[in-house]
Amino acid sequence: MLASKQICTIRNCRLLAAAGRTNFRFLSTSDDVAVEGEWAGCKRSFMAPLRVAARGADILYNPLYNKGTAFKSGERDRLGFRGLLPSRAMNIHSQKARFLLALRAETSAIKKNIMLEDLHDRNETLYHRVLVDHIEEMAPLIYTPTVGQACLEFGARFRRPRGMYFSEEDRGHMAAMVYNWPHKDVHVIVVTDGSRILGLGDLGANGMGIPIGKLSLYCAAGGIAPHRVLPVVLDAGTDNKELLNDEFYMGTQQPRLQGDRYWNLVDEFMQAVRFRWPNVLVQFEDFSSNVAQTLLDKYRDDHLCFNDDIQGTGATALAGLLSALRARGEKVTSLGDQRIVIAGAGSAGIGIGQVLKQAMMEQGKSEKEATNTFFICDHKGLLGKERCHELNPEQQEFARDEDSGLPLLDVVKKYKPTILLGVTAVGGLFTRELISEMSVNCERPIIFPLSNPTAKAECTAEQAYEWSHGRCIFASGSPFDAVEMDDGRIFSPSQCNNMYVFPGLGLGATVCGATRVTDRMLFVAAEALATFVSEDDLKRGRVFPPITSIREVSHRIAVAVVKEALRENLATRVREKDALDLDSFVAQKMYYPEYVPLVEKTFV
Ligand SMILES: NC(=O)C1=CN([C@@H]2O[C@H](COP(=O)(O)OP(=O)(O)OC[C@H]3O[C@@H](n4cnc5c(N)ncnc54)[C@H](O)[C@@H]3O)[C@@H](O)[C@H]2O)C=CC1
Ligand SMILES: CC(=O)C(=O)O
Ligand SMILES: [Mg+2]
Repeated sequence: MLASKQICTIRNCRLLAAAGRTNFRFLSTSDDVAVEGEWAGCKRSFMAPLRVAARGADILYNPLYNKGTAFKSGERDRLGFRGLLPSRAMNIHSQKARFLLALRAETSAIKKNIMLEDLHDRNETLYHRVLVDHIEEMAPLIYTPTVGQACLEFGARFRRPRGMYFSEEDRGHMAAMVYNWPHKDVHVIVVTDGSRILGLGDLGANGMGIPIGKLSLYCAAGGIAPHRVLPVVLDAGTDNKELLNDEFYMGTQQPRLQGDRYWNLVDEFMQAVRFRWPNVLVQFEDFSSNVAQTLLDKYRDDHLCFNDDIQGTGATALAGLLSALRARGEKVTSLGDQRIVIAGAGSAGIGIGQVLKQAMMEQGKSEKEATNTFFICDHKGLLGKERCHELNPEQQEFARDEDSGLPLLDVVKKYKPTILLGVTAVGGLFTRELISEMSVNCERPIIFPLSNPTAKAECTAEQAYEWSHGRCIFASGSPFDAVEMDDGRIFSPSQCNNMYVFPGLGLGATVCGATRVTDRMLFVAAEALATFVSEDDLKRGRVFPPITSIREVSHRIAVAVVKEALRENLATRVREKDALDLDSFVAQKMYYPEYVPLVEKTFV
């Protein structure tokens, strides 16, 4: 680790900046202002240009190339748009300051989201720079909770298209359609069918906001370059009556496809993207639980893909629980000795159960012992053997011998859990009585209401701390502000959201050319995330690292994933010399939003 504000070389700066570190200064400063502790403010003597197949005004209207007022004089001449911009050239710092001033003057979160999306559409470099430098402030605006509202209003405020839509009308054309996407080297696709957007239900094609938000985090938090990501909606119709009757709804206005018609749509899409981009990582997102597991099982063995709600959420919850055990002064290997109640038996609840169970078995528990730790409830109460006829195979694995259908509160009273997780999308489900009961039975109950967006959280941070008399260890799916107790104690709640895992997982899997995403990759990702939590974080009641360190977290997760891919012989793009220093290998591949000189392609 470098000492504070150490002066270092271009190479080291690039590595450190890519990993999100800021405690260094660039070696040479020339004519630009060198901002201490900040790489991108430093002008380098050499900067590789970007060759662009565009010229003149076309560059200004291409958000990947556009630098707005930051184009320098020579570049304006070289690329043929002198006179199309005001005279004075600014730099990315002044542009960012101007944008932040306007953004912070706005009070409505959804309007801020619109301002950010407008910037995204105009100038991707500046947009991602704003996210990287101010991730704590921006994540809630481009991701949960505001992205929920953005999806609800997606149709009403549609301005410019972003991403691709595939519907039944496109059957037979998809392999050709993918060539309409203007970027040839796509590394990550986030795809949804809009059937379960956060805890908001079926939003059909309006769910596009989710892949867009997730992919913004891939770029800003995971260091994937913006031209390498593709948001997708599989428009299979919608069963949302309001949308079916909404004259302005832009998706296919028919009930959701079922059976073969649905699976044929999915299959043609998967074949099409694999045809053009054989190595692309496909992240399945917000598919309703009746299809999510089948979808994953269908493709996971022969394509690089994962389901974020099942696997990403499971790994994130595992990391949070390992840290929570540390906060309690218990060994992380005591996971299998806990009694865990999961409220919600959909893809998130069962996904968490599966990942935790695997972790317990890694720690030495038998499958039976690990399974016995869980009490999973759905809206009809405890999953039990008597209900097996109505449970899917993954839920059946967690069905208990007794007390089938026992209500959640009675489960807590009877089995005295030490951990309570909420993934029901039922806001307020964790009542005062439930949380008090948790606190009677356990000195430091772990309470994670994970449903999104904020209104769907099973309880608020304030409620959890108040009702447990400040004894609970808390983390939530959407962010909550710090809570000050009557006795003056201040708790800063953590966010337990799969955003801590998917950017690093995707980065690791794509840079090493992994052929599959395995369960062990998820496990090592969770371990890497958990080890990032410092003693200081734990003292403040935090079980996840601060969101400001997300790039470093992603870097560390990616390194762990690459190591695991190598161990499992699944990495196809790591040379022997790269394997000697995986930290640098990954860091060098991480995109960092800064302006680079543009050169017209035909001249090179
Ligand atoms: N924090 C995070 O990173 C993540 C959070 N989530 C959130 O988890 C929630 C659930 O997602 P899915 O599992 O896909 O949804 P889902 O709709 O498939 O599952 C919801 C489950 O909750 C159960 N449920 C409903 N009412 C209940 C009640 N009163 N008591 C007990 N159980 C009840 C349902 O029976 C069902 O099993 C969503 O709000 C989503 O935003 C999902 C993925 C990641
Ligand atoms: C965070 C997330 O993936 C969800 O709420 O669905
Ligand atoms: Mg999701």
